[in-house]
Amino acid sequence: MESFLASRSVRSSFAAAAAGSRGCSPRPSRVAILAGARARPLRAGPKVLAQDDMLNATELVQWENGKSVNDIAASQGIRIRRHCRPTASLKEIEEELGAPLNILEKIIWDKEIEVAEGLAKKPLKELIEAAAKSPPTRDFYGALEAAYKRNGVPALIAEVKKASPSRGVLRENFNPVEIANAYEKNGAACLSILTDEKYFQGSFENLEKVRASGVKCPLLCKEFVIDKWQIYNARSKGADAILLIAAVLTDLDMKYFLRICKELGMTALIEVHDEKEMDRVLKINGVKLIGINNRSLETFVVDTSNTKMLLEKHGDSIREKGILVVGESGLFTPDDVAYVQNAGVSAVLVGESLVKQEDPGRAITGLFGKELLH
Ligand SMILES: O=C(O)c1ccccc1NCC(=O)[C@H](O)[C@H](O)COP(=O)(O)O
Repeated sequence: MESFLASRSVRSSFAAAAAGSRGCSPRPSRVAILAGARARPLRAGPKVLAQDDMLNATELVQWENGKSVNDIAASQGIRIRRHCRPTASLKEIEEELGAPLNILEKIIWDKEIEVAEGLAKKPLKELIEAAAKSPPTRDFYGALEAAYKRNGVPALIAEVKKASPSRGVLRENFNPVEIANAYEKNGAACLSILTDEKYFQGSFENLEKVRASGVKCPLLCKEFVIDKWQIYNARSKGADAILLIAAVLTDLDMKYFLRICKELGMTALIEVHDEKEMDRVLKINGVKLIGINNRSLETFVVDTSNTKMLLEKHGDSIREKGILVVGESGLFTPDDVAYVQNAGVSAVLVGESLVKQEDPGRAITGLFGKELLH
């Protein structure tokens, strides 16, 4: 039985998407996929999926009513716009939408072109097959939960990060495999590998190399996901988890991508920055891991009290749902870690303060004020 996600209708929608500029008007292909999915039981691998947990009638109606991608996103409070014109020049895109409003929008506009190019080189079908042949995923969520219990401090997701748009190059002498091994030896529960090349000087090659190096920690593919092609790509290169950013993705896309992650055995780390995003994400079934980013991806302002504020408001409902929270960005000292732990996080995602040290592995002890056990 052909999996739903590998079905011909899904593949042809991608061929259509890759074929050319369609603006951001409603995408009949996606409507067709969803409408088709309603009409018959969905199959993902051996399981028959319930129709209603895949789809939301209101959202289907929105597509059918002729709203554009950007209209739908804006109606959910998403400020990042999509150009949906992967073959157009930047000049043509800017004639239509004006200049990107902030760095995140710029990253996403570039990502749309990058994904279309990737898709043209490696069709979805190939990646689905490659992902199916990859070694099984490691339990990202389980590793965080176990490390938190073991150490009594937030589990560490240590980030392999060479550069960033806000800080420029963080480490000149950058060997991703050495850094990953040092992190693991010094008690990191999981690793985050930046794969964006243009803005972070990361790569999928780094992800593959770290996976192949014998590192046992589960790996997060730190990408700007806008398309399911990227999730299959990440899995085929050894990722166990992937980042989904609520500031970029509509509710329907988050649900759809979560579904794909589930089918692939991957964990989705859903990132929020503000209250509106937290509200949206808490309404989505199946969310197990939420990252609260202390850095605004639009302005770069870092403020750890963001984690505290969001958890004061939403902590009860998060605990009721058994969701694990990751405090992300701007953590430099044991006091910073204690502050977000007291706010209610069970894990932290840390890049700069580790990777900038001469010995990024030993920097872990400095960050937590004690050694972490494996
Ligand atoms: O780090 C940035 O400058 C950045 C800019 C735009 C979008 C995303 C960005 N960073 C991604 C992250 O969330 C961080 O890499 C991660 O949380 C670790 O942060 P830090 O410990 O402050 O390096």
